Amino acid sequence: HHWDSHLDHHAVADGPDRIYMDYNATTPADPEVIRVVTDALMDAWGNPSSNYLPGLKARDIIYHSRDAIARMVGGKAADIIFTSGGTEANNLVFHTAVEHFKKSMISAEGSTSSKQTNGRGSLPHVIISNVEHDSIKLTAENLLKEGKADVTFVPVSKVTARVEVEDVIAAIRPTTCLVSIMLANNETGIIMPIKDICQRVNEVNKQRAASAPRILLHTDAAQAIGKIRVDAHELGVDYLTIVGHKFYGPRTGALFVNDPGKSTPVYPMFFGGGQERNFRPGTENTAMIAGLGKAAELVSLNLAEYETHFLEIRCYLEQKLLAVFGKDKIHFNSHFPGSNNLPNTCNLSILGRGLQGRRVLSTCRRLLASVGAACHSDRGDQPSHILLSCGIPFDVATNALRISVGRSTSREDVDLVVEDLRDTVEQLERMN
Ligand SMILES: Cc1ncc(COP(=O)(O)O)c(C=O)c1O
Ligand SMILES: O=C(O)CC[SeH]
Repeated sequence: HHWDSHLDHHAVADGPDRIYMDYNATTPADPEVIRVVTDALMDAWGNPSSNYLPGLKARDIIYHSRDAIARMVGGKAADIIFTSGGTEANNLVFHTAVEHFKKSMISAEGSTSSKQTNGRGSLPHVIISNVEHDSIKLTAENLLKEGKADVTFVPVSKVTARVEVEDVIAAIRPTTCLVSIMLANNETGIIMPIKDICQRVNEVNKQRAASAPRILLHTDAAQAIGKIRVDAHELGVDYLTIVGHKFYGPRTGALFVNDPGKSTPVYPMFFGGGQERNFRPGTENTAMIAGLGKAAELVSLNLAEYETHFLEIRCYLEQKLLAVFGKDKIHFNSHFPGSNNLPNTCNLSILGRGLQGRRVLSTCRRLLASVGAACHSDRGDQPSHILLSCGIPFDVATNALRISVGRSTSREDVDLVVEDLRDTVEQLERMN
């Protein structure tokens, strides 16, 4: 009932006039993805563990999908572990890091205890940024609250909106076992210096005492894949999160692990029938895995074209906004000197009283976008903590709009959306 009542209040007319520009929230499945998902549901419904044709057909699809996903992120097929999505993949990394710390302490001390803390009472220490997605932020906060880990939330620079390498290195302690920094932020589109961070942390690993745990390196690449080139080995990460519904794939995901169970530890969160080499058991979701593999193939084939299109459309959007509103009326919240952005993301504020982001969007007749992360859409007019963390002033952050363009977004769409924003602002300012 709650859901119905929710729809009553917030039902958004979703007519043909609406123009979707919230692709960082989610993307529609590519038609080719839908085709392979449907085909797999129809023809490859067998249990992949079964040794007869229906099972073998499913196993074959999973094999090829794993290979395509690995190639998309520069790894080997064995490096890919399928999960239900990005949230599970991120949680698996944190669970593994805590277990890795405990095992490291036991072997270092030769003690038999498997306590949460070693003889010296130390807890595993993890380092994340202060602009991570909730599936990282709340996972870390929960470990902290339950006394299972210490956490350092490294603040992004208010000059660059990026996590600075020196700040990550300065946060390292003898008990640090995980550094997890997102590759690109979902609201600002700012790209983080993951390659530099990994290089420096691995230098620390080389100099570490044998008694200290190796610092594991993870990046949540959810928002970067399908928009910029992502190569796990070039970045130097041990783990990399893959989220299908951000690159026109299905609502499923995977975790890249560099040589799982050998070079890089993986400790399962749950136990079952042995699937995914016991790293993530459960009868495989063959159809969704097929779709994820097809989406990965399309990224590997077309990324340069996608990226060029995104950049052209986003730049046109920014030019059009400036032309219509003027530079004194618009603040671009993703423009930071020296920082690189995702090509498809434009976070902006239309300055002025009564132009709160949510109020503007709920008045727009065409634009479908967001003020920030979709999973924060119930936060009223509270400005995004991510924008405030980047040093965006409160009143400017309150008026933020996150517009993220997609593969099918056209210049005509931009013209219509900017006209919609102009009419909306005029209407709201007449009401002031
Ligand atoms: C940066 C980031 N990380 C993780 C996720 C979580 O992925 P999922 O929704 O598949 O759990 C998302 C999107 O929802 C995201 O934008
Ligand atoms: O940024 C988004 O909208 C997806 C994560 Se909730």
